[in-house]
Amino acid sequence: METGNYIPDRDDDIDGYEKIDRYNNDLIKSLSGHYYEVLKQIGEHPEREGLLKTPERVAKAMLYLTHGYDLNAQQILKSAMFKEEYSQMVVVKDIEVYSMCEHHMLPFFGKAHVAYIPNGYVVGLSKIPRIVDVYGRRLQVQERLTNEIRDCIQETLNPVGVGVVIECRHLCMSMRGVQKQNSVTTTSAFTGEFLKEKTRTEFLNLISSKLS
Ligand SMILES: Nc1nc2c(ncn2[C@@H]2O[C@H](COP(=O)(O)OP(=O)(O)OP(=O)(O)O)[C@@H](O)[C@H]2O)c(=O)[nH]1
Ligand SMILES: [Zn+2]
Repeated sequence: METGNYIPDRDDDIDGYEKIDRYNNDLIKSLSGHYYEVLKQIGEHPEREGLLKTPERVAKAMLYLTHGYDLNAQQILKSAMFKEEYSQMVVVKDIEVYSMCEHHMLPFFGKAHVAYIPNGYVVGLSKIPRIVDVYGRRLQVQERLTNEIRDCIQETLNPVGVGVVIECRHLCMSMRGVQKQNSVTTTSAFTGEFLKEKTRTEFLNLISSKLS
């Protein structure tokens, strides 16, 4: 369902964009109704003053947190590809990741490090964090998020290779369930030159990351 091209910067931005399917008033109203029921069923009183606008706020927030479904990552990359004879590794590191696990719909968050070796074309640097968001702002597992970013860059830009490393903390593992507050999950995905140890080591050295 990758249709739209509007990228809201904040969930407030939803106001005034009724023309975009995802943020239409009917959908916000319908979702709000469901969240009203959720509030009741968890033992709250949705009519108390502090909660009066909560169902609508949550509905808008949830639409924002999943707006990646409306975006087309390949289109975003294609919109800023430039012919350039640069053939060394390009690394964009420490890109903030915010996503939600598809099992509990709880956040996972951390950093992504993305690299590629151009093959005649480079891509506008900002587009790399943008595609991290396109796939991150959906219900995800960290492994699929990692692979989707890799595949999108490989298929669109056709570089000599792509490397993606993501490190995240999962709230479903810290505030509930196994309750491990300090565990960090690292995933990686590579293509082409990055499958060779020398290139992968160069990439891993360049990011030498520390999520504190
Ligand atoms: N592989 C993977 N697993 C994830 C991710 N996010 C959450 N999970 C896991 O998904 C699993 C779901 O397991 P279930 O046993 O069905 O769910 P649960 O009973 O709530 O599991 P606990 O979290 O262990 O209480 C858990 O082990 C989560 O830690 C992710 O991005 N990747
Ligand atoms: Zn989870």
